[in-house]
Amino acid sequence: MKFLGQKAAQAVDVELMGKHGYAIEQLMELAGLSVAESIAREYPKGRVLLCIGPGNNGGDGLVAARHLHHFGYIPTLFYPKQPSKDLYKNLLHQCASHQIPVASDLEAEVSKCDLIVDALFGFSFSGAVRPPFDSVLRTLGQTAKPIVSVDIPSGWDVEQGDVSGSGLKPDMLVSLTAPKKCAEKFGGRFHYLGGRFVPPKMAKELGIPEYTDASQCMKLEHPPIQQRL
Ligand SMILES: NC(=O)C1=CN([C@@H]2O[C@H](COP(=O)(O)OP(=O)(O)OC[C@H]3O[C@@H](n4cnc5c(N)ncnc54)[C@H](O)[C@@H]3O)[C@@H](O)[C@H]2O)[C@H](O)CC1
Ligand SMILES: [K+]
Repeated sequence: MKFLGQKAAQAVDVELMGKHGYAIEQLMELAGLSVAESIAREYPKGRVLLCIGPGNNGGDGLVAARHLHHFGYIPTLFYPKQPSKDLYKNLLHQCASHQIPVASDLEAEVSKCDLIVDALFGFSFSGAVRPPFDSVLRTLGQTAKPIVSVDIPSGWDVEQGDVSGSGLKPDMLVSLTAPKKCAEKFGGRFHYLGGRFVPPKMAKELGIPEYTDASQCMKLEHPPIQQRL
């Protein structure tokens, strides 16, 4: 399987929505569903705090929150910068319809939850983390609660990993479509692949393994990092 660089990951997205005719809402729905399903495979039902960022990675998190609710978890959102685009407003509205609350005190929520979902930044992240997300990442970097990162551990360089020393050490990574290069540095317990929407020719080119069941996600072979370096 290829581990994608930042440009390659963005090109895959463009190809799915151009040549292959997908709408972003479809991709996001399947991406978020695969995140929720990956979580349901590994963690018992409980309180899940979803930290939502300003782009499509955040959109995946909003979708995952709704599916987690349907799977019997108790989701809460932390969403410090809410964009005005209809795509995100609609997803947030759907969460509200499912009585999923939006919290304002991050530290209080971190102490109450059983699991944290990091849906802050994905493959378009670059540069130093800007406020208010710098303090959000500091809090997430210090907690002992397990963290599930959506596509990229937030604050990590998409290709190099945690070069800025964000300190985020996710317990689970759900790579969407295909892992990005930073996933080589992932040292947590569970690595899943989600986003089951890639047409066969493209899947073959990307070296994506075949799904063997009707699930939206697959667990990837993940030897401990000491054995890989
Ligand atoms: N094909 C797929 O696999 C799909 C993946 N999806 C998800 O989409 C993200 C990528 O989404 P995108 O909107 O391009 O960007 P991000 O969410 O990564 O972030 C953009 C957002 O973040 C801000 N930002 C960037 N750098 C910084 C910084 N240093 N400090 C603060 N803020 C920053 C930027 O301004 C934007 O607002 C991918 O990873 C998947 O999770 C799709 O959902 C479906 C298809
Ligand atoms: K993320």
